[in-house]
Amino acid sequence: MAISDEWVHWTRSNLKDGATVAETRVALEAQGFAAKDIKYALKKAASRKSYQQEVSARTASKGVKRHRQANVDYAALAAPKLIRSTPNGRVTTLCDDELQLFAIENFLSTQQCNTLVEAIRANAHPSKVDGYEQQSDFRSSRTCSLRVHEHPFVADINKSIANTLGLNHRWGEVTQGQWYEPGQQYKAHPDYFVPGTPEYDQFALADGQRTWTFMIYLNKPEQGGGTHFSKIDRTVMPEAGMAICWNNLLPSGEPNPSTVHAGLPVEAGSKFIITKWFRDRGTGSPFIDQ
Ligand SMILES: O=C(O)CCC(=O)C(=O)O
Ligand SMILES: [Fe+2]
Repeated sequence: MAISDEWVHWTRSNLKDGATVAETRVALEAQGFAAKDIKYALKKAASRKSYQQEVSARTASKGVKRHRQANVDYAALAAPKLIRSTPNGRVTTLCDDELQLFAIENFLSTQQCNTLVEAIRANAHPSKVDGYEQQSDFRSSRTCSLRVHEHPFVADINKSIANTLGLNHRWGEVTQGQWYEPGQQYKAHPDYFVPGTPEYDQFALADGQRTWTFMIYLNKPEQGGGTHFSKIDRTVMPEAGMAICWNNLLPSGEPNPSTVHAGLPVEAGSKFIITKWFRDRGTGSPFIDQ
């Protein structure tokens, strides 16, 4: 069975806490579960008999292992591998005071970029923003999840991302693809979940706060489409294959408001990106040593 009892339990708690089936499905999708496993978890979570079975199993086995982990070492998270040991010249520091923001040119090859663009073209649907039910002009791009079992070539890319940051890929969300056409944008927002909001309760409390964002531009739009960090008034212009990454948290583990950013409107041509977000909870160690 590809979805554990822990996750069925999580699904039930989430529904009990007031999340809708659709929201719960999105959260499970973000964990990389296949549609059939999500359907199974939702069905099992709604069944009274399975609930009673689960309660007695839990009472019988003390100290059931939870999928949640204690907090990570946020200071270590603020010193990722790319600062410590990525070959000189590859990484450009765009900012290291108000926020930690880096760029890496030619992170992906032209061929990798083209393959990803094709996958996004074939799979993308209108974006949803956490907490916004309706499609709005706040985030008007199209998105898709690039799951490894559907797109095996993404495994190598995920590995390069995780190795560059020195983070365990299991602590990362499923890689997302985004496609903007002229006029489309993603208005100013933080990537972290804002404490006190329903999204924080739904996503961060269940599966952890977002830590690092790793975003890769797959092409260069003819005009517009930069990523604007308003608090430091810096706009990064897309270059095919270039990655940018930033730490959404401070070394204390608190969200860093200086990370607020926007995907500026594309003025001509298309813009394609992929993004991977890491969390502060996961299985195994958050860090990899290599
Ligand atoms: O499109 C961009 O440049 C930014 C995208 C973004 O901020 C996001 O997906 O969270
Ligand atoms: Fe963002």
